[in-house]
Amino acid sequence: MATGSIRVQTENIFPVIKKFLYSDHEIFIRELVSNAVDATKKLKTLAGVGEFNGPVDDLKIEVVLDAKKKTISIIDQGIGMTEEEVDKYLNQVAFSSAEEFLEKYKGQSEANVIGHFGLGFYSSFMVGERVEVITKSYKDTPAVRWECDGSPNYTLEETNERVERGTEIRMHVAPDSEEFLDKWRLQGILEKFCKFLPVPIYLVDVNEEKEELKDGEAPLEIKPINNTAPAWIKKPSELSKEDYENFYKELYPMSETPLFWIHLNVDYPFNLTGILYFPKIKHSYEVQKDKISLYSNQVFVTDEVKDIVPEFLMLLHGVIDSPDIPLNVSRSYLQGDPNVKKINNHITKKVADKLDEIFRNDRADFESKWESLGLFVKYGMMTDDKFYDKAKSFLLFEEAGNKKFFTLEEYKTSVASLQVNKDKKTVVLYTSDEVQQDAYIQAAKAKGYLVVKLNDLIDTSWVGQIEYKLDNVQFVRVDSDIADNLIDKSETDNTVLSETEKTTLNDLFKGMITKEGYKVEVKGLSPEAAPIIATRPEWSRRMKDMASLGGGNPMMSFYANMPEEVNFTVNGNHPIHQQILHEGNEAKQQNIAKNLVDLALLSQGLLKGNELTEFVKRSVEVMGTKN
Ligand SMILES: Nc1ncnc2c1ncn2[C@@H]1O[C@H](COP(=O)(O)OP(=O)(O)OP(=O)(O)O)[C@@H](O)[C@H]1O
Repeated sequence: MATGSIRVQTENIFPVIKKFLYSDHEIFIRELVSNAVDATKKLKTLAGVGEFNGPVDDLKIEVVLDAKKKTISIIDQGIGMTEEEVDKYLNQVAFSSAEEFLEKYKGQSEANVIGHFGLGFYSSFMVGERVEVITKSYKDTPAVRWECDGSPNYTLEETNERVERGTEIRMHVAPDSEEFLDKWRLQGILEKFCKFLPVPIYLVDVNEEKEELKDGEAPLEIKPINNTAPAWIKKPSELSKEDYENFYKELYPMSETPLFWIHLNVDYPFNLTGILYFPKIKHSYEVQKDKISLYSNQVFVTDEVKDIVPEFLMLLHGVIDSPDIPLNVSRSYLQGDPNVKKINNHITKKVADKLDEIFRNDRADFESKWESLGLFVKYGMMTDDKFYDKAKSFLLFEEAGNKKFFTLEEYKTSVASLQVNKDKKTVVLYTSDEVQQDAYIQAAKAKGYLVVKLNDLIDTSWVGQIEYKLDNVQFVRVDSDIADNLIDKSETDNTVLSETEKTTLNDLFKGMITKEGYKVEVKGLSPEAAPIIATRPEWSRRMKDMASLGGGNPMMSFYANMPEEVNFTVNGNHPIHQQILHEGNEAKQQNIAKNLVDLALLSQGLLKGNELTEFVKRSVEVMGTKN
């Protein structure tokens, strides 16, 4: 038997490993099972080139739990190691890389490191107070047993404990790691990290009681915990629509069928595969981020893909697999990594191209998905200039009250004669709430205007940003002014009222519209238009909307505290004003006028509480008063 001492330069490595990675001990499974997979793959490669002649088709990995003996073993049927190899790889190579790793991260905060590295074989000491390696090489040499109890001393000897080729890593679990002796906990970790590894992995609980089989009953088939051939590693041509949808279900069992997907497959200048799914979303507040998982050669690495995937695509779901993303480095390094930047750009381009392709090849399908897609597209346009450039051509506007869609160019063409203002800008009229703003939509439609829906939470900020980026387009909400003024402030005022009548009406309404921010103006509109129209000027309303989205910006809280601005346009041409002017009963005159003001507020959704109660009471009175 050989005994020896692992070369220790600075300090005893094992307590450091334990302490350093305190919160993330579970990754020992990832490290050890990955090693077992590598050893299995190596054997297959050797078989491929004729250096190994045995069968390699049914190789498996077992994770064996013995809670009574307090051991967890990872057993593979891979290439195994000879005595010299154990000495070389475990005593020297593995140790020095673990040591190098610790040197590198000494003094850094744990958060920077955890989950982004590979500590390799020595991560077994995160849970094991004693670790045994029993291994037999494919080279037909005797099996050997290496053992180390966490001190720098180890033993290495021949053994007859193993007759078959392969390696067992047996951890004698330390008292503070006994949580891993729980079968469900262990299964959970295996499913998290190893769910898509390419070699079948079985979890075996040696203490589990076998159910007695009744006569003729077949034993339950034991299934591996992993899917060895996940969809993303296959060629798109081999996969059907069902295959993609089933894989999505495998990833997110509770989710609805996705809208569509993008299969990524890049081998130059970096390696990247994956499938990104567009989920069905109705409202932006339903969106869940952090649904993309990052893998490296089918090993799960993290759900935090913030630096790898562009911000707006964090709304997508799916899997990205790249051995080229440096996993062994800290977060801040990742942000500056040129490969990461390239991957980020590539994903953006792929997504934009795919959207463009569906838009061009199947516009009806694209339109039917716009409700969910619109959110990605708009978010992308706001946050990513490259995406913005491409998205301009497939951005859609849906007409209010009509399932008809327009691209920006199409909108411009169809409103060319009517909705261009004096600065030659196309005025995009929009509604944020079709029901609430119905009267205004109807008024705009009556003038031949095309009103589109911009009713998502994101639209409030999107409108402002896009208007700034796009030349020659101005967005105006349909209730921001009377229909006559929506496109241009035309100052024509053909009212049937005499100057005195105008002044009388003006004074009457000013007397009752006294709130700060409220303004009154008597004008001549069409006799069919409402007697008084309340509008909320675009700019101040937008500021208030933005402020209500929060953000803590002092300028925004300034706007939030500003009084609500409402303009009341009294339509001098409406016949009811003649009735008001000639009403001899002053109380009745006041009541009718007040009701008209309240009706205007009501159509803006601004009549609430006590004022609304008063309005209802007064209306009954007005109706009941005998002439
Ligand atoms: N199950 C195994 N079967 C055969 N050889 C193994 C096994 N586990 C580890 N080894 C050998 O020990 C070496 C060191 O392992 P270790 O996990 O520390 O590093 P690595 O796998 O090379 O790199 P990393 O884990 O950081 O990706 C491996 O390169 C391999 O040669």
